[in-house]
Amino acid sequence: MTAPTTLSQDELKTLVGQAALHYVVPGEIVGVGTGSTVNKFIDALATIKDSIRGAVSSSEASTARLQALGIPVFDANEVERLSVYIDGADEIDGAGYMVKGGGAALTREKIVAALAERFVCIADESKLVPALGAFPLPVEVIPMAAAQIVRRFAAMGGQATLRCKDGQPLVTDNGQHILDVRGLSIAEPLAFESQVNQWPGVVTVGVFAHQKAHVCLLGTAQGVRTLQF
Ligand SMILES: O=C[C@H](O)[C@H](O)[C@H](O)COP(=O)(O)O
Repeated sequence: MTAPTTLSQDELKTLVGQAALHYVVPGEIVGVGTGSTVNKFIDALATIKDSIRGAVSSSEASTARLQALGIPVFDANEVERLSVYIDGADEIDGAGYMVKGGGAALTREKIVAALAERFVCIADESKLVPALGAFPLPVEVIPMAAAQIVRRFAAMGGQATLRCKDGQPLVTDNGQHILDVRGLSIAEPLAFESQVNQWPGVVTVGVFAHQKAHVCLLGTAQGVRTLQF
């Protein structure tokens, strides 16, 4: 597929959202992520909704959009496996490791991704990076543990701040808080994810290494580039 060089970031998102339909298995339930790129995918999915059973959603926001478009949404507990999970990313590297959670949906995203045989990441080309770490790393935390987790990140050179919305700590779909951590170098994503996951009070760290992408549909000025990992 070719695209003129004048496509905006929004148009690139539309392009990859539509390209992701190719990975949806007819007659099945599809795993659906969260974010502005996924919103394009959901809109595209609505055009083939009669050929699928429905979706498992990773956020209240995606659930609302899916349902508004007439796509049935199943609880994750009703599903044993999914062929495919389609989601965006804040960063993705050349191995398919990602940073996610810019939209605060990282925990449910990881849960739904873990049900899927294949993770298809959809992103515009600004998300492809040589190494993870430039985007502030989202970490969902239990509020009473926030200060000690901030100190643990400081000890490894990171500056963690509490994400706020309208002057108040942002509350996730799970009733928890988000820390955004700047200044980290995530040279070994698998080891980093395992390490931070063990800290008491961490609900989910936004490094997706154990649930990495298998495919990335990257929107570029030249069209959709497919990366396989
Ligand atoms: O919590 C949000 C998710 O991880 C999103 O998939 C990620 O932030 C990318 O979102 P967008 O497509 O809006 O850039």
